[in-house]
Amino acid sequence: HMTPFLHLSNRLAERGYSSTFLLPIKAIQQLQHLNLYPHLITFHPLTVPHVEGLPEGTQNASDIPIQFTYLLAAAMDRTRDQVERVIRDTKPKLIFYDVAHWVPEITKAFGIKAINYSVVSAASIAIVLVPARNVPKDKPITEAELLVPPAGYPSSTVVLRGHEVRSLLFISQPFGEGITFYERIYKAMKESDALAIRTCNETEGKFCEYIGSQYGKPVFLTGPMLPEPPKMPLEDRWVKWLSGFQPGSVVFCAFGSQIVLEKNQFQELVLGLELTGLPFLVALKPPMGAATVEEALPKGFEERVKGRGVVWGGWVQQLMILEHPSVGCFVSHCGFGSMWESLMSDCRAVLIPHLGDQILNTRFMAEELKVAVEVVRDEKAWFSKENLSKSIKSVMDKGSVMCSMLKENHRKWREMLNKGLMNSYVDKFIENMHELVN
Ligand SMILES: O=c1ccn([C@@H]2O[C@H](COP(=O)(O)OP(=O)(O)O[C@H]3OC[C@@H](O)[C@H](O)[C@H]3O)[C@@H](O)[C@H]2O)c(=O)[nH]1
Repeated sequence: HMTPFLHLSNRLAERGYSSTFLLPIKAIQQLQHLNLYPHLITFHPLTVPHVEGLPEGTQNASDIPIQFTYLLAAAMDRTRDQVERVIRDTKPKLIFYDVAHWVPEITKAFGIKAINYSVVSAASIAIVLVPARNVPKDKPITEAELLVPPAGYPSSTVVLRGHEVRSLLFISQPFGEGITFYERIYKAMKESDALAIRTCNETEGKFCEYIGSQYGKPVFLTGPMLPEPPKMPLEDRWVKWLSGFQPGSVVFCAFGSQIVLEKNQFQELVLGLELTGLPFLVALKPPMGAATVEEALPKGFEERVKGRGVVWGGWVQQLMILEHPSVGCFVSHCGFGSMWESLMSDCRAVLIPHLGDQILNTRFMAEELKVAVEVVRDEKAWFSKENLSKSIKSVMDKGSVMCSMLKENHRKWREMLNKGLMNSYVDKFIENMHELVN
């Protein structure tokens, strides 16, 4: 989530605005290279207090399994004094925040405006985190309740079905000390002076309107806040490896910064890629219980795919890989960042979402924009190698109706969401900020 905030700072700095970024030290080290205007964007380190149960030394969500994030939220809340001190010393005109629901309490005292900036899709906020959802304080939300979208929700296709709602049950569980996830976000949005969302009217206009009317707040859109094209070249090892294949023939698979698969699902995934017969590059964290990806691979797999398939357990330069001429298909979890990167790339998209917002992003791509294929899962949320392979083949078979349809729709959207449109979002956003401050 920090990366799009930094992209926004870069866009504002491009137009002469300065900002101070409050982050744990480790995140500063990780993000430093994305700061394109160091004379205007200052990183200010925050010390992450220790919270019982949180692994020693944790600073970022990517340091820990997702089930520990509620403890990291508690640690973040305990940085409130540090944050208040910086606000008092720097007296900014505006503050952007997301889940730190207490920020408006500080800014109100100083007469500063606070903008709640959501970096996930508008649809995923609209379906669960609006007042009409009406999550009771005293009892956990049920699957049956989650299956019904809140009154007035503006889509019948961008919804969760059957077992998928389980991935949202966490909203009525504690997320920090004495506060549930729903209460946290509700308060963060309700107490803000304005809501900002990292999206476009062209794609999610109806969801943004709905959110604005639900909270009775102005909604400013920043556009997707895509990163500037990276200055560093793609690592040599991938340039060499990818150039050994025909244009558009390689399948690339990555699941973002948080997803760790169960070992058997990890094996099914790589077997599905093997089954396609196509060259493939997988960049995933080692699955649960494994220290490396190599030790978790199915028996004989490495020998069988030698020369055409690589499974890599580390970080790769996703954007640049998607741009490589040999890459033709992106198998993704459809995190909001990856969703946009896939939309702006030339690759066919095959989606295997894991978390609630990723499922909604997937529905949006597959059923509203019709630019992607979703891999079928069964009632137990298991996806088979056969289904994965079938989905990949359906988008990679140049003669198929599916492939032509997706390609054509994808081309239309990519052309519409051009650089000029993105810049106009930033200009309009700055106008909105001025109106709010004055
Ligand atoms: O190996 C990799 C993996 C990922 N990446 C980059 O890391 C970013 C991942 O961001 P995503 O939003 O797609 O996915 P994450 O899973 O990390 O995000 C998280 O926040 C956004 C939510 O929509 C997701 O549900 C949540 O998991 C992308 O910009 C991608 O290009 C790499 O550069 N290399």
